[in-house]
Amino acid sequence: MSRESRVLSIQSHVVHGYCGNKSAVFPLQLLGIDVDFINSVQLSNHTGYATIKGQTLSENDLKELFDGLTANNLHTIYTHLLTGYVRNDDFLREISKIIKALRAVNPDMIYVCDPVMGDAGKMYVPESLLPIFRDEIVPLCDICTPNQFEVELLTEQKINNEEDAWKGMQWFHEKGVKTVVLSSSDIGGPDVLIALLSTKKSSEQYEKFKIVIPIQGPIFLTGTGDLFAALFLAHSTRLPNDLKTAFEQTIASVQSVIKVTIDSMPEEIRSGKVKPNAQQRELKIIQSKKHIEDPVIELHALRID
Ligand SMILES: Nc1ncnc2c1ncn2[C@@H]1O[C@H](COP(=O)(O)OP(=O)(O)O)[C@@H](O)[C@H]1O
Ligand SMILES: Cc1ncc(COP(=O)(O)O)c(C=O)c1O
Repeated sequence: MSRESRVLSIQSHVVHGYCGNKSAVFPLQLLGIDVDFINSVQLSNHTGYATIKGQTLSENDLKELFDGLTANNLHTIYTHLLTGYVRNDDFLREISKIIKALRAVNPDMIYVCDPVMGDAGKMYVPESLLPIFRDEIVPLCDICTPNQFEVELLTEQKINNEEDAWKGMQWFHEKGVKTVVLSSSDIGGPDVLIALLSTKKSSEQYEKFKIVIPIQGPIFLTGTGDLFAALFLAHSTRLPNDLKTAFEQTIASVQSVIKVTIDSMPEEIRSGKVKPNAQQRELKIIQSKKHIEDPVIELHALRID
């Protein structure tokens, strides 16, 4: 890493709870990476709660903020752009203008995109975002960290097995994405999640890795994907030529945060007797501070030839 990393993160903000910038900024800072962040929305809480109140930043608001940065020549300081949850079409199109403006002053700027659109078969952003991600955003990514559902949405292909998953990831490479990380998939059976990484080394050469992740608790958590994307940005920046280790460290930290979160829940939830409410499912990011730096869980990546 030649120059000091500094990330511009454009994601959601929630007053209560952890997802979007609340899941990303503190972990990046903990790992020594400075983050300037823009909140695409400011919501009371994430969309898994019964009630959500708050505001959505318009594309004009986003442009005004970025114009402020450029007026002070601050747009030249960013080594990375990280984007996540957005809620409107023109805001997403404004992000593509920002990517180009950042690259105009720093051609080596790395764009990490978590194409946040939904999970478990359900979209939680407007469907109109999908073609913009597919045609205008993904082709600009250096690193993309979709979950299984987001790969299926973008490629319009279901993933039923590992072969389908690698095929879906190849779609990203054909769009020009160097590194794709499938943060999780259900292709390994009921007790595990499978995470896959594919990175293009040259026109014909790829490196592919797979991590089998035991599912922790009978619990669906929110904010894990944003945490995953931020941690992968940090570890892949520190280890640009060893993405196997960066992948392992990312998963280990996420799993450690999940372990701390589940361990903090009452026994009746941990045992599956009682379903946790949205607040009980919030990630314990602050309480996991030391495990983000020094994970308690270790999982090894298998190289796939
Ligand atoms: N219950 C769980 N047990 C183990 N790992 C989990 C669990 N929930 C999420 N994760 C991990 O969190 C990471 C991100 O989750 P994922 O669902 O893929 O992202 P998103 O939140 O974007 O849908 C994945 O690597 C996945 O392994
Ligand atoms: C406001 C907000 N931001 C971000 C996310 C993405 O969360 P995850 O990291 O689980 O994909 C969600 C998901 O519900 C959300 O409601």
